[in-house]
Amino acid sequence: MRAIFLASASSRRKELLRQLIGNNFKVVSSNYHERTQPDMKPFDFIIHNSIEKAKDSASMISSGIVIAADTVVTCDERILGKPHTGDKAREMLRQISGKKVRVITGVTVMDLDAQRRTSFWEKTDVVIKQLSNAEIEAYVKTAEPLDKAGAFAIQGKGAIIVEKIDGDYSNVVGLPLFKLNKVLFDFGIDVLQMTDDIAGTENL
Ligand SMILES: Cc1cn([C@H]2C[C@H](O)[C@@H](COP(=O)(O)OP(=O)(O)OP(=O)(O)O)O2)c(=O)[nH]c1=O
Repeated sequence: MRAIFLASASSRRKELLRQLIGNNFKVVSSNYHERTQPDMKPFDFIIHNSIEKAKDSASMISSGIVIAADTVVTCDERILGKPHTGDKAREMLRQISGKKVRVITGVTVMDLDAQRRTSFWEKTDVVIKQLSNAEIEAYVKTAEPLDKAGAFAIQGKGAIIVEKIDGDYSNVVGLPLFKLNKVLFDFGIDVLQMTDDIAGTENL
């Protein structure tokens, strides 16, 4: 079986990839730090970051397939990354309140043996409810928004501020599984044929 590596420190991405291929991969976190470049178009930006993350992790291994991703939120033509601080999170939440925002994830899959690389992106529109100051304060206090692009986590308490979405849910959490599966298949990985040690399969 081909060795598969996830170039990510994100536990969310790990869980999402696990959903597709069980425990048949290793994490080789990239040390690449994405820089927000306001002049760059969002799609160029996330693709660029996913390529750099993939390359960085690939430099630590010699063989196999590397998967890397980068997620941002766009609102009013602006790129929103991770807020990191409470003040920034408040500012972002005020900005996205009552609006339709777009979550975009760029993904790069790299085959080190065939020396082949593919990048793609996925977008999901998310409608955020109108937020009161009290709600923003209480949500920032949970610390959940700090390391999430756009200052919310749909898979966490942030679910209560998401009115509806249009698109792939897994893309919002950080790894678009529908499109990723197609690319993996193209790279010779059939997720439905992969066996893993997830409990319960022994009775099938
Ligand atoms: C909008 C949204 C983003 N996010 C997360 C996905 C990403 O992990 C994060 C955006 O940061 P990224 O820079 O894409 O990823 P990361 O730093 O967490 O991990 P790595 O670079 O090592 O792969 O925001 C959620 O978890 N839920 C959401 O609803």
